[in-house]
Amino acid sequence: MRPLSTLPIPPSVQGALSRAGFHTTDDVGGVGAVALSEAAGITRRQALDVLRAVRGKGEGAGSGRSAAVSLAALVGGGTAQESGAEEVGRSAYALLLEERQQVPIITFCAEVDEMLGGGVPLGKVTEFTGAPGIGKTQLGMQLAVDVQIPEAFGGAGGSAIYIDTEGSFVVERAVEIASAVVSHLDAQAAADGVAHGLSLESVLSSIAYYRVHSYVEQIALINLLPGIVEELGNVRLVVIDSVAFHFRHDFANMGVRTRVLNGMAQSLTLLAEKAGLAVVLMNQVTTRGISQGHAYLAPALGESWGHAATVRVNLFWDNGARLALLFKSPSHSQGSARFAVTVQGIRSEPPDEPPPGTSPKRGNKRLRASASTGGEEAGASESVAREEEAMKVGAGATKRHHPLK
Ligand SMILES: Nc1ncnc2c1ncn2[C@@H]1O[C@H](COP(=O)(O)OP(=O)(O)OP(=O)(O)O)[C@@H](O)[C@H]1O
Repeated sequence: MRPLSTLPIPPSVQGALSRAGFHTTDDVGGVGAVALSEAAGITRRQALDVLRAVRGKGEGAGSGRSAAVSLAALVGGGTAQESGAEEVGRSAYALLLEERQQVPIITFCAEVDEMLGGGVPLGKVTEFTGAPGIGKTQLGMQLAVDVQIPEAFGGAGGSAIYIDTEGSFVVERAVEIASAVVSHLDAQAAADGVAHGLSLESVLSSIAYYRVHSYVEQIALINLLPGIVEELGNVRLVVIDSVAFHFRHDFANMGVRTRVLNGMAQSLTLLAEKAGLAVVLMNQVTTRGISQGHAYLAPALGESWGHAATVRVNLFWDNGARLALLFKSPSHSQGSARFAVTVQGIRSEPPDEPPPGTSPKRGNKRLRASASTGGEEAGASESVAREEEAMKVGAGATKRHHPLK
């Protein structure tokens, strides 16, 4: 038996548990996530995290309960644990409830968030591809900060793991981005009369940074991630910037490379699902050819890698502005959104000043559903053409109140 206060449980959740009469690991033993969530007035996700922390650290050897407890068992309470079942089926309704409780990670660009259905989704692998300098690292750092925005302020209230394969993470830049978010929350907290509890130091402390120098190190780290995530507690985001770097330069045998990449993709998908966190992969683009004056670009790592991420977004330049194009999503239609990289970090692109009597040219656009059923690389190769189509379609700007504004 251990006091809950000795486990890696956020203070706000500790408070809620204490008020509901849960003080030790024994108090929550045998309680399912649903019951705990209702009894303590915390979210289902927070209840799952508490149970994971309790089962990972608090159970003595004599308890007779296996240290490995499946997500399904945690959701269901004691029965599945007693039977030792690792996987049980869940209803679509249970999945729906779980998804609704997963707050996406905002990018701080309202238009990109809207395109993604609120932000970068938890529980899934999302890939951003783009040319050097388009802003992939900026976006990765922004997400690593934004994931920490407390739930009361519309955030995911978690921490981040940042895996840097290229050495492009610059801590001074992270300080700029984090300072801007903390200042934003300060202003909002002052207006709402609610404390947010973040500081520059706490934000930087909640980004676990790993620098990997080879694909061997990268694979080893990814294999260790489930344990690291459990150890750190409350991780809601893993960024790999970039996923391709060592695999493009260090591999001679392409067959072996494909098998290794498939294994890595499976591990990351499983981690995202089981730990309920967002995996964000930054990927480079390669030129696939030139036709009719257009350079056709495709994400690096080949066709089979196209299945690795559930959501894929292409970032590219469009008439001097940055554009994000959603071209693979299981739940949202294709779309595009402009974004900017400012001193403060990722932000909305300021609207054009239209000449008097004309309508603005720039805005968030929804694309027509494409009839193309080609492979992912083909889809990526067509993204430039689809973007041109989007410019023609010009469905007009869609407006949404950003959660942080
Ligand atoms: N402090 C800042 N203020 C404004 N813009 C900035 C600032 N820092 C970086 N940028 C912008 O971000 C760009 C670099 O973006 P980033 O490093 O994210 O590119 P990337 O897509 O990761 O490229 P690569 O593939 O080479 O790593 C710069 O060219 C600049 O336009």
